Amino acid sequence: MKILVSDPVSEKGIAILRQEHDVDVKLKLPPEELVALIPGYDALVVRSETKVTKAVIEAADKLKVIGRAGVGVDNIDVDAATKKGVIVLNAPEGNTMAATEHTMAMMLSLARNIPQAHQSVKSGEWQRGKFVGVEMRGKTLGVLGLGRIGTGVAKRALAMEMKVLAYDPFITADHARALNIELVEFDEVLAGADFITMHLPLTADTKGLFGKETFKKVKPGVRIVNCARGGVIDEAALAEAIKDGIVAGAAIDVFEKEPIDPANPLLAVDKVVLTPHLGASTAEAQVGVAVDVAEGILVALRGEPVTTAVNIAPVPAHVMTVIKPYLGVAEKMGCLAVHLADGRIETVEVEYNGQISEVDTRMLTTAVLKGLLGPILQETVNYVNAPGVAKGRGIKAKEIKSKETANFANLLTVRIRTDKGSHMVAGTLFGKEEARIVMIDGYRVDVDPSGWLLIGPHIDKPGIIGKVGTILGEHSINIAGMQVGRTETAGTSIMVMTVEADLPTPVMLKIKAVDGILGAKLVNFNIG
Ligand SMILES: NC(=O)C1=CN([C@@H]2O[C@H](COP(=O)(O)OP(=O)(O)OC[C@H]3O[C@@H](n4cnc5c(N)ncnc54)[C@H](O)[C@@H]3O)[C@@H](O)[C@H]2O)C=CC1
Ligand SMILES: O=C(O)C(=O)COP(=O)(O)O
Repeated sequence: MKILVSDPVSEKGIAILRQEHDVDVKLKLPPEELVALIPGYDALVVRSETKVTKAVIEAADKLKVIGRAGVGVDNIDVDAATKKGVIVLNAPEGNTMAATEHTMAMMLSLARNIPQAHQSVKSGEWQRGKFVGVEMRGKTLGVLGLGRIGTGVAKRALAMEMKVLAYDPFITADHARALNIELVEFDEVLAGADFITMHLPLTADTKGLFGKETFKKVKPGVRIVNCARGGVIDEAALAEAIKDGIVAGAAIDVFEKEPIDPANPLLAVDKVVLTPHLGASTAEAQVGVAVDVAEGILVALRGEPVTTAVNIAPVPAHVMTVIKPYLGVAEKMGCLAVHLADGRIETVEVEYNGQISEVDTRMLTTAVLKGLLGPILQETVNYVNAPGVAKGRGIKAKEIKSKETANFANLLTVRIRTDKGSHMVAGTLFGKEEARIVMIDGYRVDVDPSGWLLIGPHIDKPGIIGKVGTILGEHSINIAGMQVGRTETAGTSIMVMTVEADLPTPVMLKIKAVDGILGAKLVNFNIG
């Protein structure tokens, strides 16, 4: 497969990609050139410079995965990627320390006017009185966003004998308490902090979080550090607040427009320390993110579940160990169920029995939906977009869970309701990985879901199976396996035949016309 790398990424990561695929490195591509090139690629690797817009994603007919060698994915239209079934994954941990240390460097530079003093000495001056700074010890640091980097910064601030307040509505008070940090409301950070540092993603909620009105609530003389994303602070409002003396200074690594706009108002104020988005720029971080993203891309291109995908519900490693063996059978059950359906599917219910019911099974339910929607839609349906595609088609998916199980250690049952009736399929694993369908529409069976399966419910009387066999023989179609399933109540049975080729429509029509056959379905399990 072909991979395009469009931002500077460490050779160590590229070498990993080259072990399995062809890699082209093309940097600084104009937007229209990226749109023109992308149809030829299966994967795209970026940092923050390439803008992966809707236009790029819509043109990307073969694209399966976008890998971000870093954290922030605000330069990628993740919604467009999700709709198209393109996995977006990042490398969330490789540059945490780099960004944490850069934040500390920026904070100290700001407190002690280091860049300005450096420039002054370089220009031949010796002005000791002009650059008197402030101490960090004893000051209050407000951390906005107590994630990986925010936590790293908070720990270092505590070591410098600062008091730390943090605002992050998505973490628990326990997490903060364990760190000796007080979790407070946004306005309390504003009112109490001598230094404020941002460590939030740029989202619809955080865009412009720090605007004109916010500066009215800060402690006068506050110093502001932003090594997260430019859009979180309104740059004009910040420049104004510095000029008005409300803010004593700011250290900024990230900007609304990058490379920085020459008209950026921050360039016109003195009390600022600016770096060109250097937070992740250490030798160690660049190797770390490149290796992590390359490994993620290889997993994605193999069609295996990715743990660092940002547009699939994250699955912790211990849960993945339990559910991964069942992903294949779940998908095949979805595929079988949709072939049984006659009408418009309204609901899909997946029941989990046994120990598997004790873990988060959403990814398995997604696998069922993927198997169910794949055969009926033109568009790519995968782990990324299957829940959204189902919802968009008005299909309600639901899970039922019970630890109780009769005959199998773990049993999955898919029930679908259409506007014309209901169908069910139950499946499990024999041993560690042998997929088995053990029930179809109430008939007990023991079927390996692979290849082509001919399913024929019929009246339980002699001669019917023989007639179907004869039709297949007449068309030189080999039967690789066959069994008859029965229900508790006699009267009807189901024949399930594994055939070695696709059955043309005339053959299917002949089979359906056999006296006593109650409908015949052909399921193709050769799903990608
Ligand atoms: N300057 C640079 O080169 C780098 C910048 N970054 C940026 O730093 C930021 C933080 O990165 P990480 O700590 O790795 O991410 P993270 O995901 O570990 O932490 C982000 C935190 O922000 C919190 N958050 C989200 N929305 C919020 C809201 N509306 N209000 C308050 N808190 C909110 C989350 O709960 C989470 O705890 C990201 O924007 C990332 O892009 C990351 C690496 C390098
Ligand atoms: O990882 C992040 O979010 C960063 O901001 C780093 O950006 P970069 O990879 O250096 O362009």
